[in-house]
Amino acid sequence: MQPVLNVEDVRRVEAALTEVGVSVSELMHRAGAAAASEVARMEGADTVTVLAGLGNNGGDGWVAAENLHGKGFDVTVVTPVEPDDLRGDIARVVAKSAQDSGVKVVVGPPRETLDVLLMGSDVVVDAMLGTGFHGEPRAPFDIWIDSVNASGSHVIAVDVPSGLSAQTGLASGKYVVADLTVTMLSLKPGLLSDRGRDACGAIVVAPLAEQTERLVREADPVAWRADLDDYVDLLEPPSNAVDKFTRGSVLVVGGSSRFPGAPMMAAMAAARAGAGYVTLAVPAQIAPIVQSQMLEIPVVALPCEADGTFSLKAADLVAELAEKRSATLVGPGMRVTSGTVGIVSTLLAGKRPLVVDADALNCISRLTSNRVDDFPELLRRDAPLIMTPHRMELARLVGLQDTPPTSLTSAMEAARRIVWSDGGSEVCVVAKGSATACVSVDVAILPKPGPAALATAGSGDVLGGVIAALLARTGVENEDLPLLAAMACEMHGYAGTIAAERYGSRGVMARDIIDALGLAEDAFEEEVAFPDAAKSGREGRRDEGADGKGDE
Ligand SMILES: NC(=O)C1=CN([C@@H]2O[C@H](COP(=O)(O)OP(=O)(O)OC[C@H]3O[C@@H](n4cnc5c(N)ncnc54)[C@H](O)[C@@H]3O)[C@@H](O)[C@H]2O)[C@@H](O)CC1
Ligand SMILES: Nc1ncnc2c1ncn2[C@@H]1O[C@H](COP(=O)(O)OP(=O)(O)O)[C@@H](O)[C@H]1O
Ligand SMILES: [K+]
Repeated sequence: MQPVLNVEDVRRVEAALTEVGVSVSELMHRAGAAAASEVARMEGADTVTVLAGLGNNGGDGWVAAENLHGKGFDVTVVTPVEPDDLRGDIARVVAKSAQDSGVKVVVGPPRETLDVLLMGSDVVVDAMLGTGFHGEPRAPFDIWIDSVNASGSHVIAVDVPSGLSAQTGLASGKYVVADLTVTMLSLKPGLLSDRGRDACGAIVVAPLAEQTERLVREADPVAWRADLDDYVDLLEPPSNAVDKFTRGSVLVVGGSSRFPGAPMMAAMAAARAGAGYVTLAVPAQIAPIVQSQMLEIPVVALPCEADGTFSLKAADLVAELAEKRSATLVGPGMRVTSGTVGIVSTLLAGKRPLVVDADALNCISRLTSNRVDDFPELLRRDAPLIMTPHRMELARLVGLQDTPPTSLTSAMEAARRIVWSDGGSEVCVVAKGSATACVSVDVAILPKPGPAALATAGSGDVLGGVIAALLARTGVENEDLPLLAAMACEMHGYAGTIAAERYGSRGVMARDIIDALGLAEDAFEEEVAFPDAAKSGREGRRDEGADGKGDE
């Protein structure tokens, strides 16, 4: 797993490095060299333009320029001011050194000149704005960013694409869309989430010093990005000595006359994700139509109200069914009523592994008046509890309805309030979004996100079914819940990619993700088991980002 550090913690690592004798100047030289070596690796590259900003990110760019010039590249640096006029001492020194070495320097060019220069470059190095950037890019960088994005040249961003917040992954103005980002010391959350997924392209981490790995660990990473080999221990050895019950039984509880489809999708997803026996419990009013759609999955009709939602009388029956299953998923399509609130609290009090999704999360919000973190006893149990809120559901759980999380880091903070209030390792919150974090009391794991095709109604119901199936099949220890949830997210994402190949990136419906789950799991397992073969053969498929460029 790769550590992900908040930007302020990266600065602490930088300070710690200076304490062990690696100066900021030395770091800048190594950062520039790291960016230059990525340029030099590009086949056929000859003409390079470096766009240098006014701070240390610009300094990295000047170092890269001098380094590439020394290697024989035709290098031009574009800068808003003469090297002599740079205010930062270290940046000024490296800029003057590059200029003295013979690098061409263009100061404050008009837009047309810049456009021509960038279009004629094989590689553009974006060293305008780094982690010191705030707000919206001001002139001239706003115009330079447009020019970079219009150039059609290969773009390598230094540390972070300019205009993107390395912390939040948000961009309040224009931002560079790079093919590759060489980021210093460690991954930062904004590179992996929201706009960061569009902006970064592939990401290379440049550690810059041998002490970095230790110092980054000591800086308490805010999250860990999962690699394929992290999942090895979760894969079950194939065996024919199984029956449908040993392959894990899942109960799905949900549905209402308004939303009969959601629990059906969750149940089918659980079956496609390898659970041997899936049962679906729905309000009696919709049971006949649900059963007519489900060939393989038995449907249990439970007491319901006239409006087609569960009645409170269903709670004990649900608890009895759940006792006999390896795992239960509650929530899809069930609405929030006194009956459904009763069912959810009864299941929470039970002793079996539980996945809580959709309206069951909203039931918890209702039950706790949007302060689940004030009621840790509600979540405290021995068996696993995985909650799968999207950002709005998460906001309702912790009283942020008016200001829901807008970034991966704020979603992780909200999720941590839940898991830390309980304090036990049996609770895992899967904070869903275009980037998802699987958060427990000990760790936050970031699975590789799937394609934007997953952003379709019902996709979350599918993920709920996959998580329940994996929970039922594997019986993992509580400590491994975030990794298990992350694996489910990766399989869901992989299925989304297969579905997008079949139906087009905008044509995918949740049912298509379900149908692709089985093949996605086989392919995923093969990649985990044989990562090298996967790299050469299938890289294109898994690494496809939202814009068709690799996202790591
Ligand atoms: N953290 C580290 O250990 C290292 C950091 N280095 C580099 O240093 C960078 C951070 O350097 P700095 O702190 O000097 O910051 P930056 O170089 O990212 O940005 C600071 C400059 O940008 C300007 N600026 C900020 N917001 C702006 C806006 N909205 N519009 C226009 N201009 C704006 C500031 O006025 C200042 O001149 C990193 O991104 C990285 O590239 C490397 O040199 C070496 C190692
Ligand atoms: N842009 C995106 N890129 C990748 N995955 C996404 C994106 N948008 C949503 N997802 C994923 O799709 C699923 C949507 O879940 P959810 O919001 O609960 O949908 P629904 O309630 O319609 O079922 C989550 O797993 C989420 O992580
Ligand atoms: K940059």
